[in-house]
Amino acid sequence: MNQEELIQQAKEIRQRAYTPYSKFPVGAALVTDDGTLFTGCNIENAAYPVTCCAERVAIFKAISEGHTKFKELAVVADTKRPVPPCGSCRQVMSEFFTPKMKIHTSNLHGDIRTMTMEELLPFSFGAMDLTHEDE
Ligand SMILES: O=c1ccn([C@H]2C[C@H](O)[C@@H](CO)O2)c(=O)[nH]1
Ligand SMILES: [Zn+2]
Repeated sequence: MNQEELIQQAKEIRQRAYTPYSKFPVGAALVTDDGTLFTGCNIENAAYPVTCCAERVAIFKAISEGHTKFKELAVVADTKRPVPPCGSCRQVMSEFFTPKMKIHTSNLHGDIRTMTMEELLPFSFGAMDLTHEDE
């Protein structure tokens, strides 16, 4: 699946977003190392912080189905510049994505900005940091 197809998948799942509060639908499409596709949309809640972003829905769907290695992620929203994933999603991405993994951010005007995981979240906190130096 190429970048355009992945973005198209993200656009399509975006239509399923549940966004009565923000009215800001987002779609995400994630490909695993074996080529399996997982999509996600944002799902909001009357208790606003309970909301889950499109990116995390796609990642959690994949993880819960036993996939742990990923190739590419695309995110689409109706924004002026390609939509920048929020900090919480960046942290979740960094748990599962390699530093060189490609993330395509885009909008409905066809603007695309592709970056790597390490560009999107440099100096990230991870599992290694939970270990003390003398252990
Ligand atoms: O990259 C992003 C940015 C925001 N949102 C959602 C969260 C909330 O439902 C709405 C407004 O922030 O958009 C995402 O799903 N992904
Ligand atoms: Zn997010």
